[in-house]
Amino acid sequence: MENVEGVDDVDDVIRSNAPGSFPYSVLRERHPALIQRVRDAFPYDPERQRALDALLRESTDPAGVMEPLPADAQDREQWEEWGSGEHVGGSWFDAPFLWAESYFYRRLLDAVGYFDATGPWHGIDPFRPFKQAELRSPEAQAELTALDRLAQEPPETQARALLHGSLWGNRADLGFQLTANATDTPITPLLADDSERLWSLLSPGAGNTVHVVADNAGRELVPDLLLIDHFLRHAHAEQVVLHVKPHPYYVSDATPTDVIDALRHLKQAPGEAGKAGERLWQATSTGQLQLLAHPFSCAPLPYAAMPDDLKKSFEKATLTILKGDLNYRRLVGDQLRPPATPFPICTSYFPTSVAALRTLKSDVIVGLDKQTEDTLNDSEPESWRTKGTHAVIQVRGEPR
Ligand SMILES: O=P(O)(O)OC[C@H]1O[C@](O)(CO)[C@@H](O)[C@@H]1O
Repeated sequence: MENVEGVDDVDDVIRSNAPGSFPYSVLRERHPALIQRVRDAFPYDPERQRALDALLRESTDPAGVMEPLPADAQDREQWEEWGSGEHVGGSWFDAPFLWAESYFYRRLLDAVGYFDATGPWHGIDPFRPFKQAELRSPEAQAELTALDRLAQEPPETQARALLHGSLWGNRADLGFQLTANATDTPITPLLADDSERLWSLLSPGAGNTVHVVADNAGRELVPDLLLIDHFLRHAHAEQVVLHVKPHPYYVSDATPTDVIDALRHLKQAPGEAGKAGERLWQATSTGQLQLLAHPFSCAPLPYAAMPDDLKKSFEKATLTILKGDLNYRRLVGDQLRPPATPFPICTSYFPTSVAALRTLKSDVIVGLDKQTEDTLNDSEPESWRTKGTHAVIQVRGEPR
């Protein structure tokens, strides 16, 4: 794995091999719970059931080894480039956590026949029922209704509320909810807040292009789209490129289908939500809002290893906004660094100004001041990094 220049000379990459650690619990507890939920949601045939049993055994046994993708898998070569030669055949728990977790999702799609072009389950998103339920939940409806009140407020208040809506929408992550009731936990003051810098990079009327690297569908994607609508409406951006996953991933990650579902859902809503939906639909059809589903979005690697074509695409952006925990891990590197390591140093390789909107749901964190870190270590020593009650808005970049 490529290191971020000047920051990490030691191998501090996070792995899952320490019982009791967060990544260990993801492999041992969250993944089996997820397999069970997927099984309960679809009447998979015996072959699929057997494949799920085999994946469950293989990936939860600390002595189990990662089996390869099928010889005819269309992306086998791609995974070889991403490091399968190094990790497949080895322990799930000793591999880098990011690699093992990403490979788990790829293998899960295989087990349910998602890529089997001649099978009945081809292209059926195993997570779709959960994403759909999220989109139609009473909480999601209430968030849409709140837009009618928000529309009465001055644009600055709207901007702040929509930015925070997009940030905290990240708690609506179905993988996270497998072991924590994310929606019941209180929201706390931000641990780092560069939001003024973020707005300073998006001066109205400056012809900005904003890339938004989406995270979850449903209750996170809707507020992301509302923030994008605000950018376009108030000329903070002339164009927005929304990066989504080319196939289902990390349970609830947004795919193009999920974006269309969310747009349709918004468009059909009454009041301000419906108006935003119409504008976004129109923006998509004129190309002002573009979707990009690059294969690297599902890579088990940090963004420091992004391919040239993706880098070129980002280079056109005034600002890239990355949503959520997984994107954060990939942006700053899935490594245990001192939390006071400056965010701009960890992201210096990124080709544009960059912002992370992230609730903390895994061990990685940078860019905190020492006092904040000490306070958290004293007050919530076990959980502040992973329980999703803390969040950051971190930005690197100077206005042009
Ligand atoms: O949806 P998000 O915010 O990217 O969160 C995904 C996070 O959930 C986990 O998969 C654990 O369930 C983390 O390992 C991962 O970083």
